[in-house]
Amino acid sequence: MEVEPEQTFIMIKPDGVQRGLVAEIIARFERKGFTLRGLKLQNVQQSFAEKHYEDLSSKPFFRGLVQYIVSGPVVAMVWEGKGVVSTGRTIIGATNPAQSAPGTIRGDYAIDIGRNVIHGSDSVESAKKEIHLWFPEGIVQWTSSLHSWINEQ
Ligand SMILES: Nc1ncnc2c1ncn2[C@@H]1O[C@H](COP(=O)(O)OP(=O)(O)OP(=O)(O)O)[C@@H](O)[C@H]1O
Repeated sequence: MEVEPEQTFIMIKPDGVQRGLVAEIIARFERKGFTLRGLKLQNVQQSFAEKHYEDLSSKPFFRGLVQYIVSGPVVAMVWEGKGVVSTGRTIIGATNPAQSAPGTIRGDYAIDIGRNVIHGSDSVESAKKEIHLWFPEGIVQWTSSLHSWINEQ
């Protein structure tokens, strides 16, 4: 039986877009060898931001987080590849940029937890939920011709 390829939902938050980090962030995922399956720039409605972050609704920073996410356009993406959820989180770095290692996106480009540039799904299950929420129209079906140069099988 063929195993479904793993996918993750990555969002460049409004500060990442405003600061011109879109190309840099995409490049890091591309060069690692992951495959881009969905990409769009969009403004987010308050109710949609609340839905995306519903698990955090009881947190004291929830209001501020929602305001931050609706404050400008975000880039929503789906990336695919072996272990992409966990490796994606490693590429992104720890939630608080003060603790993110240099070489990670947050370690290199952020200082404040409330302006940490990027979101990545924290499990395969939440990735499925987030991809369904952000890409109800579906994602792009294609196979990269580099696949066998990056993956042993
Ligand atoms: N103490 C805090 N103060 C302000 N904002 C916070 C705080 N903790 C978390 N956040 C914001 O909420 C987001 C979601 O928090 P969560 O704990 O799910 O971290 P995460 O999974 O690393 O982040 P993300 O879901 O954005 O990838 C964080 O990325 C950050 O933008």
